[in-house]
Amino acid sequence: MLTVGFIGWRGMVGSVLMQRMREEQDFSLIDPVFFTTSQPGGQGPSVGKEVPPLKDARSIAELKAMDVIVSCQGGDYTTEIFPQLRAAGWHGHWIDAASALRMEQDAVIILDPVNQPVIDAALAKGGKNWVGGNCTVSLMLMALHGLFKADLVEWATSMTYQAASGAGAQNMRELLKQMGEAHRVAADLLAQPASAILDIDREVAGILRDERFPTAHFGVPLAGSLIPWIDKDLGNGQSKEEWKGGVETNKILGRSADPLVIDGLCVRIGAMRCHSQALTIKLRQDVPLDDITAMLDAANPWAKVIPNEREITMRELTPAAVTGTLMTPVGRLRKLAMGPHYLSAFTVGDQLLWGAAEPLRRMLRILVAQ
Ligand SMILES: NC(=O)C1=CN([C@@H]2O[C@H](COP(=O)(O)OP(=O)(O)OC[C@H]3O[C@@H](n4cnc5c(N)ncnc54)[C@H](OP(=O)(O)O)[C@@H]3O)[C@@H](O)[C@H]2O)C=CC1
Ligand SMILES: N[C@@H](CC(=O)OP(=O)(O)O)C(=O)O
Repeated sequence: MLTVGFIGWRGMVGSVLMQRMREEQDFSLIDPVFFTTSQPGGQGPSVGKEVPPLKDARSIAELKAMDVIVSCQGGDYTTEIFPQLRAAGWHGHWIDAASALRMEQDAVIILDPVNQPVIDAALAKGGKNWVGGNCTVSLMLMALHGLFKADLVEWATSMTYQAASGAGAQNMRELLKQMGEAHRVAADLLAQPASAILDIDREVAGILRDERFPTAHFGVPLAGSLIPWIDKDLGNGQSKEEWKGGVETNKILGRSADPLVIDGLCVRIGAMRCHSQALTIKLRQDVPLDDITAMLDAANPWAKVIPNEREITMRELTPAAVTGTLMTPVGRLRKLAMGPHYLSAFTVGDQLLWGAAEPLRRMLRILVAQ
């Protein structure tokens, strides 16, 4: 059995990973060892078998004893520890949720339903570094897999509606606090059916702009508003999140030498943990909509086409419907007025599942099966 070390297992992504591994009984296939940066000697999570006390996540000697390390601890940890571990002669598999190593030449971005051949080729060459993709990119590829598989995408723009969870657990809490504040200032007026809506609106706008509004984590209001910038400013008008859309998609698909143009705008909205994206896709050929639907539906078990009709779209193609599930539905499919090569699509996916934890869990399974 492989000895597998877990770092970051009690964080947000790590907790979802633990939950999925328990659901799929993955712990019965490995010898798990849990690490911590803060509580060595403490108790690990409940995984259905005895586990040793928590080990120090900065002990290179302890980490070196692992066949596989799965880190959900974050980029700073990876940047500090990974090079030391390799320099100390560790040859195990490193599976990581953080972006730090993603674009390194010897790292594969893992999304096996989409890029199993890329993973297999790297394994055959002795690859050891496996990194989960950016959540927005992984969710887009899961939903539109059928079009990429058929090499029908000439270019695509993705306009995103990204959830608070992508910014971290504290940001999810802050979104709820902001919602609470917005409600609090309007509560008395709301309770009176005869109150004027513009009075309610004035109260809400006032608190959104008030310096006491809780914005320590987002910096600005998200509830009752949105934030049209995610991650760093690259200085060329593009955000780092937008840059990832192009480079990571091509790396995942194994076509960095012949890249597709994927670009767009990334926007944070007040959803909890589902990212949504509206896409405009330029097709290489005028393919009938029925054929496109069939391709998307058949590409993988999680991509499901929602008919482009009002009722079902409102019911099933939303963060509220998808949250906590592994489904990556895609809908709003239609040929745009620009011509028969131009397709619209809208997708929704849970950014903590296929967007973060699930590709890591499945990579571990791939290694177990070797
Ligand atoms: N958030 C997201 O949507 C995504 C995140 N990622 C990447 O995953 C990595 C981890 O992100 P995320 O899970 O959000 O990080 P968290 O901040 O939730 O957790 C990171 C670590 O913080 C420590 N910690 C301190 N206090 C607490 C507490 N009260 N509860 C839980 N943990 C605590 C834990 O380490 P310890 O036990 O050692 O003290 C934990 O492992 C990042 O690199 C991120 O880029 C990737 C994809 C999506
Ligand atoms: N940046 C993403 C979340 C994330 O963690 O992305 P990455 O794994 O590429 O750093 C978001 O804010 O929604």
